[in-house]
Amino acid sequence: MKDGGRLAAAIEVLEEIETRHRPVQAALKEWGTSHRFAGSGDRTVIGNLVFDALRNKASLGAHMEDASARALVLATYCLTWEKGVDALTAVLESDPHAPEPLSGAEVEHLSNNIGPEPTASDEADVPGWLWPQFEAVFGVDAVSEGKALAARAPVDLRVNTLKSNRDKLLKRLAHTGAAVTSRSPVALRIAAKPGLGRMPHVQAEEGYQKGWFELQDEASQLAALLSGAKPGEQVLDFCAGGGGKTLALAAMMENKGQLYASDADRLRLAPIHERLQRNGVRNIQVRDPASSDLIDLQGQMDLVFIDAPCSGTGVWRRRPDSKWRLSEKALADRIADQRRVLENASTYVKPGGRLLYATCSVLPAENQDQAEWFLEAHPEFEALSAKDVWEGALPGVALPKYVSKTGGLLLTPASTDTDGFFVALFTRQH
Ligand SMILES: C[S@@+](CC[C@H](N)C(=O)[O-])C[C@H]1O[C@@H](n2cnc3c(N)ncnc32)[C@H](O)[C@@H]1O
Repeated sequence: MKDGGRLAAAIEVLEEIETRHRPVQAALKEWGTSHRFAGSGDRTVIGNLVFDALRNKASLGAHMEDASARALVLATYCLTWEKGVDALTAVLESDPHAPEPLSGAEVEHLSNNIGPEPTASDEADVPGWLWPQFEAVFGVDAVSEGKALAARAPVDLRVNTLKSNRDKLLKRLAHTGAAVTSRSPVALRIAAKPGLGRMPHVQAEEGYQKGWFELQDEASQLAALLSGAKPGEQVLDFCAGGGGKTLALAAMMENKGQLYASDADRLRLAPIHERLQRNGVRNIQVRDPASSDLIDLQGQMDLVFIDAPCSGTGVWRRRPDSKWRLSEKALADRIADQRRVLENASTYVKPGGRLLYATCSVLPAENQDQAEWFLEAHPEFEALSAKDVWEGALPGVALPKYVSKTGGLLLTPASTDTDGFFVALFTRQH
């Protein structure tokens, strides 16, 4: 396929996503299945166009004064990918499979800034109804934080120290361009590629199959490291899901002590078994909610880790469609879930033990507001100093910029070059 056909395909897929509310990956896969002539290079470019158009939907829509799939895809190619109007015109006019040539108005909009001044939320590519929360948490940096959440994300790997080490993996993955990062001592990063660039398929690597590394954003790795999980401890991963944090906690515990993984949703928990095996984790009990409970663990845990259900605003780089789908009702539901989880999970912490609350959100309503609510409702818990926790877990690494009153830490793409992630730690007094 030439770029003209790829642009037409991206417009078709984006229309499908917008009008039929299809998840991006499903819509792309479906298009690939029904267009078998398209090669993997074509599918990569079409996927990149669709994802970038969604990431920058508000700013491109405002620039074009048109938020149609066609306007967004053409603006992505011409402006975000910096191909320019002449190249786009040539592509549209030379390929019979390309979309219609540019109209005069489109040429005008793509060549100049002729629309009205965009609102700050449009410029930042943040839904307008969430803008007050962005301003509350980021202040004058709200636009740059929003823009960073609209950029492409790197692929981060966590070295599984139960089976390998960073130096060894760095050599084995040299052909992927993987490099060390500045915060997590067990992270490797493959930088995001611009425009048509294609990321390596690291799950096809021998090292992945052998459990030497996992895919995990650096922020998520840091959340596990900040928990201070140690060999010999009793640790409960209360919202274990597919086990991303569980595996990181297990590596920190060096297979010593006891790790329990549970989740309210047994289907989400199901993939954990294969991952635990591949990673060589032996000190684990997976508690399937259908066949067991956690009663015997009440008041017994040195550490309870809550990777709470949340809006996912911190991972918009990876799931840009979720940015525009999030509703006020869904956010309110997640906030209620988080309180239920905090109430329940905290009962398993022993006196002197730790409770870690984390979300992949940047919204204060899900982060510091929840930490404050919890502390108010549970005077038996007290917040640990974020500075002390950070310096204890990551000596010599600069303290992040956003540290809340209640000891919470917020990581963001603009400030720490990671996904957005919030972590707060509490300790039980009695
Ligand atoms: C952010 S995801 C967890 C991701 C996982 N820890 C990982 O690293 O791969 C949040 C999880 O919380 C679970 N959850 C939601 N409500 C819950 C509840 N009331 N009790 C326990 N788990 C719950 C969801 O099923 C979901 O798997």
